Amino acid sequence: MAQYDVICIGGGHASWPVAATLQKQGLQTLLIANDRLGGTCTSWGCDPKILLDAPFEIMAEAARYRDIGLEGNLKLNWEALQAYNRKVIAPLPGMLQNMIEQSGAQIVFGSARLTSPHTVLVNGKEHHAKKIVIATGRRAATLNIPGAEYIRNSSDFLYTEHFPERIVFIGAGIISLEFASMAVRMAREVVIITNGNTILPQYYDRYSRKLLAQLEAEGVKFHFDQTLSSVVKRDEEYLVKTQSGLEIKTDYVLGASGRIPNVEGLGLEEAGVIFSQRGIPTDEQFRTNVPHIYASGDIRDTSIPRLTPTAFFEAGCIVQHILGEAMPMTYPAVPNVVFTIPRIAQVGISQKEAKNSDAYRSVDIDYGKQMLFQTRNEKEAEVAVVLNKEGYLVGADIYGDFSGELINFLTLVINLKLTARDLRGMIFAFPTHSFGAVKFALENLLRQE
Ligand SMILES: Cc1cc2nc3c(=O)[nH]c(=O)nc-3n(C[C@H](O)[C@H](O)[C@H](O)COP(=O)(O)OP(=O)(O)OC[C@H]3O[C@@H](n4cnc5c(N)ncnc54)[C@H](O)[C@@H]3O)c2cc1C
Ligand SMILES: NC(=O)c1ccc[n+]([C@@H]2O[C@H](COP(=O)([O-])OP(=O)(O)OC[C@H]3O[C@@H](n4cnc5c(N)ncnc54)[C@H](O)[C@@H]3O)[C@@H](O)[C@H]2O)c1
Repeated sequence: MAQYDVICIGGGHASWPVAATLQKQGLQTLLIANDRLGGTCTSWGCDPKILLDAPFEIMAEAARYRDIGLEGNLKLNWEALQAYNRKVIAPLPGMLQNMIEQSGAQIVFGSARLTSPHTVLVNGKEHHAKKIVIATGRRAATLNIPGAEYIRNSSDFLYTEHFPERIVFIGAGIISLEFASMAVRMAREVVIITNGNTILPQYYDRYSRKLLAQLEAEGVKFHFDQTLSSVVKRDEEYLVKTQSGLEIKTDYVLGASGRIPNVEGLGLEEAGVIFSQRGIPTDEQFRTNVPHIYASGDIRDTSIPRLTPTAFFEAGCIVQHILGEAMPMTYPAVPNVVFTIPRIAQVGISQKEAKNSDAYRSVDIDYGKQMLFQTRNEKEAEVAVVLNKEGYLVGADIYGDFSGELINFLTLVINLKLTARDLRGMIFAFPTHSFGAVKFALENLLRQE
């Protein structure tokens, strides 16, 4: 039986950095992946999503200059965009494979199963390891209703050859809303059906409401508090039915009703690893209840956002722990962005928490209207900041196109505990969002000395 110091199960960003880094440090590592290297992010998530989103964002931006300089309408050729998507994304797993192999780590493609606390079976061969990292990620939840086989998931959508004329999204969460922001600029009819009574409840309610109003104004139809009962195929179209009697004809049904952990068939019972349908719980060192078995990334049962940067962070912590180095006991502030058009971003203490506690002060900064020349005419752009009693920034929310970049800057201000004096001592490029929207305002709000 082959012997390893560490076996990492899963080819995503919560896993491969552990195998590659530890191998470079002189340990013998094996990476087992049953799909493309880079996992969900590289082939089925962030990367193709943001590639496809870019021209839609440009279209939305261009529309803001209609009647004030720009003439004519931009038209998107989805087939050409898809060809570009495949061309750019397809080589990425191979590039990653070369990089991992250069570290000296072994890679085996196949589905891994633990047969004991120290052994992993793949392709009929057993391998022994002193330590094991489980990073098998999540997959789209499926609905148990008649016609569920007609419901496509996010991976299908990201590579769909021809954009449907009519599309129904099941769920009003991050995935549905990001894709609906594209769909409303392509399809004739975009409908969102959800069992909830709102969109994005985990974000600042003011911004969720603004986004809802924006999408409705663009033509997206929302149906709240609906329980799906069936999807029926009739010739070339589908009939989506709910328990309350709603019936919608469509060309494409996309299910995005949450993501569930890949815990089945992994042999967790044989290895004695505790898990549930929420995932695998760990301690602060990312160890499961079996101390030499770690869990990393989306597979974890945690309240920390399940994102690519948190997957990388956790992989880095596991490396440090295995090498016996000091590792952070807590997460830094975790920024996250919903890539709708416009974006919504959040980091640190939420507005809900801030508004319900005397420990915080929150301030809305309506910078879009004041800085039209800097925000490319985006009147709706806003920032809301949360300050603690000492005057340090501890949270922020952003609504607007540039949220992704601005939230990173605000995360830096939070993590480094910057004061007004720190910001005044720095020169920022101008005219920019970070200067006009944030530096300027924060200099008056942050702790002064
Ligand atoms: C549509 C979409 C868009 C997203 N957009 C963003 C975004 O903009 N920003 C962001 O930060 N995050 C985004 N995410 C989330 C991000 O992709 C995940 O948080 C990240 O990929 C988690 O990494 P991971 O390694 O834990 O899991 P994964 O990337 O899912 O990797 C796990 C891998 O393990 C494999 N596996 C499962 N079981 C086994 C087994 N038994 N043996 C071997 N291999 C196995 C799986 O096939 C998979 O390849 C998005 C996700 C989706 C679905
Ligand atoms: N920008 C990003 O960072 C990003 C982007 C996409 C995906 N992701 C990852 O994917 C996850 C989001 O996935 P998601 O959008 O599928 O889940 P979600 O939890 O964000 O939303 C699920 C939605 O489906 C609804 N729903 C649940 N069951 C339903 C049912 N039976 N019928 C109708 N509606 C139902 C919920 O009310 C909710 O509106 C994130 O947590 C993250 O891990 C991140």
